[in-house]
Amino acid sequence: MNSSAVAADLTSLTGVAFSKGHGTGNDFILIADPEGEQQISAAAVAAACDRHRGIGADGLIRAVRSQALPEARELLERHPDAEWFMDYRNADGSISEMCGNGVRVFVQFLLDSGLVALAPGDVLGIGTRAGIKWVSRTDQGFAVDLGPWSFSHPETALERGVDSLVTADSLDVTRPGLSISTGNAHTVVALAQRSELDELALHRAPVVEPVPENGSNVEFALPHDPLVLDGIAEISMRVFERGVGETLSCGTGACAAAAATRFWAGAGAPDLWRVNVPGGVLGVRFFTAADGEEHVELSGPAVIVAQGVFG
Ligand SMILES: N[C@@H](CCC[C@H](N)C(=O)O)C(=O)O
Repeated sequence: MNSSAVAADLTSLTGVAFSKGHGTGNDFILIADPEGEQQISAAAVAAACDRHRGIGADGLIRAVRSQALPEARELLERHPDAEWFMDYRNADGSISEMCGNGVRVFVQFLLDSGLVALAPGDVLGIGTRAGIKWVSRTDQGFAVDLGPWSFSHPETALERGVDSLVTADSLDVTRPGLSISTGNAHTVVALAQRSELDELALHRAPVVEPVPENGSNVEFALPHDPLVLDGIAEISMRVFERGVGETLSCGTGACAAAAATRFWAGAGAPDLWRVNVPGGVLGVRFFTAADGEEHVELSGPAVIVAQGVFG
């Protein structure tokens, strides 16, 4: 995008108040729009997220009351508790269903703005395009029940353990990948050595074949050796996010990487996982929820660093 186009698209946000926050280095611009009055174009999102000519961020999140958003009506009928909806956009302006780091930062933003209250031990339901997400406080920040995770191609995954091929610039051979949904699309590749993770070149999107219909976030996961220590399994991960590029962290991606590695590890792999990302550490927990399904929970910090007004 050239600088005059960025300036023009930013003008559409003039006077709009924002906060800037991050979760393990995955950073977001947050805007409160309770009555759903803001029309924020994809170009305006991209201009705001531009790291040289805008505020700079991996994504933009608009906080809208679910009842003010036609696309949230069905969710609100099923979950009248979901007062607030997280309208998430990637840095290129594209829409995503979910953002695991984003939902924690979103809740911190709602709390700081006095729009919600969340006492220790309570849960807050947040509407997203991937359904309601239940958020609670932890010592380190927040835990989010992302709901059930699933294989994108269950038959192939169960039969072959993988379902796709992934090529990144720095990998000398194409590697098998496993496609997993944690509300949004992920393809996880297992690496064998620390040097492969460190030397990954993620300046360009890895190629996934067959090409996922709506694109995919791609996670490269290195299981630690030993994988399990004191009942907690540990992996390190880097990610190329759909609609963004390489980011310092991806919450839904951390859950997908843990789910894939746990599946590959076989019976007896633990439910508790520690996922190291370039921007910090995330916790992942698998548990059987009241609906009888296996859910995945993401935990980690959420920090608001600045407030301002687009000028
Ligand atoms: N960083 C997020 C995921 C954001 C959306 C993703 N790029 C997509 O297009 O699905 C996370 O923390 O989960």
